[in-house]
Amino acid sequence: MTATRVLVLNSGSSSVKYQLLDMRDSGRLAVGLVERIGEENSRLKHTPLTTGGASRERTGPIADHEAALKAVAEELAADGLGLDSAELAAIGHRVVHGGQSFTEPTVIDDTVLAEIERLIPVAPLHNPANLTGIRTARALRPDLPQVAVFDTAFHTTMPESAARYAIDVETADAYRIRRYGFHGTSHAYVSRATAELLGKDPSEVNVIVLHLGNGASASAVEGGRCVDTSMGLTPLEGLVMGTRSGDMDPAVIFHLMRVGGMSTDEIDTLLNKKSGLIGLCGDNDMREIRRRIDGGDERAKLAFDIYIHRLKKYIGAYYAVLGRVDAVAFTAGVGENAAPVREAALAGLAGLGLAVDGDLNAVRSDEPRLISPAGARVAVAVVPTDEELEIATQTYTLVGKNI
Ligand SMILES: Nc1ncnc2c1ncn2[C@@H]1O[C@H](COP(=O)(O)OP(=O)(O)O)[C@@H](O)[C@H]1O
Ligand SMILES: CC(=O)OP(=O)(O)O
Ligand SMILES: [Mg+2]
Repeated sequence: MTATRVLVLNSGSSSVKYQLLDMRDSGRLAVGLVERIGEENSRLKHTPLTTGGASRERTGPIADHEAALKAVAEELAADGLGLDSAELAAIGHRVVHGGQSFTEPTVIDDTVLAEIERLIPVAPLHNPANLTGIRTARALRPDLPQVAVFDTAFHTTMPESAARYAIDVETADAYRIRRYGFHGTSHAYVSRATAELLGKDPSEVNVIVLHLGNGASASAVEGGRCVDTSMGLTPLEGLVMGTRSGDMDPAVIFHLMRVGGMSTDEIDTLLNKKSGLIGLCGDNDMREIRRRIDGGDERAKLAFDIYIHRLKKYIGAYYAVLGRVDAVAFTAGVGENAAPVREAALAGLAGLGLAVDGDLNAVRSDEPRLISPAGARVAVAVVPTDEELEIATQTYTLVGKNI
């Protein structure tokens, strides 16, 4: 029997998303999510798709990513889809920071693990979770190829003019300080899917991709290659996010140290976990923020306006970077679901050929779709991302090559 299945693990700072796929037709056999890992009210939601079975939920504390993964393995086994299956060809892992070492999907060995570990200081919220996922999966199936697919890989085509910070070159090189960019698997998938939606080859189109999830980033994709993206050395730079500040004057940090007496760790926590939408208004979920705005809440309105202002600046910047834009694509939790965000981000940009049709924008769907008015100069699209499918495809292709 040929092994044709791939398990994909997308380990976030406090969650694990997973999918088991059969790569003969890229069909999903099971999907699931563990959230609020490390809290009292953790939740695992598992949906087997082979049996048409209903979703199952577990609630109660799940202490860490290792416990989460073991629970996932149990759920899969209960459907006869366990990790011991001979049909499993590989496990694909999302790894957020690959530095400059990894530009392609990579079969994981001890050297690769050590490099992912070395990069923890530049992805403190993500790489530790990714590592635990890999180590736990390896312990469960030591014989199976495990593949890392890096968020940074798609951005390695950025020219030096976009990738370098304007700081002393020797210092930057000594500490490998440069702009790496993240969410690359999503930017790659969505830019390609947008070209497909337009009936064109990716090499023919320039796309601005707006990945707006809890973490958020924009990218400028020219003929299928990334030429700029909003995240930098770490996933802190760029857009306003759920809990991260995005861009600000770096001197804010010196000021907080000198005048506020704050420590490096306190400032790190402030900017990564207590800023962005949650810092501005106390909520990081766009649904709740919209509810509050509808109820007349001024703080929520200001948080929304700051979020949109930053987003609009990046759209303008990447329009200039690309020179010609064929499409703007919205994706991830906020981009796929929040019509008011899409409308506000493009409001007033008719002069750039950018507009949103109110009726089309209001449609809810899991399919890629256009929301620009007929005949618009630039297509505006909503394109659901599928990082898991992209990781599975890259994993299976790589493992197939190595057999
Ligand atoms: N119906 C919706 N309307 C507005 N925002 C939504 C909706 N559904 C999800 N979101 C937003 O999407 C975010 C999560 O996006 P997601 O891409 O899943 O993020 P991540 O992968 O970073 O966990 C939530 O925090 C919430 O703000
Ligand atoms: C890199 C990053 O910000 O990822 P996420 O959106 O999953 O937090
Ligand atoms: Mg995400």
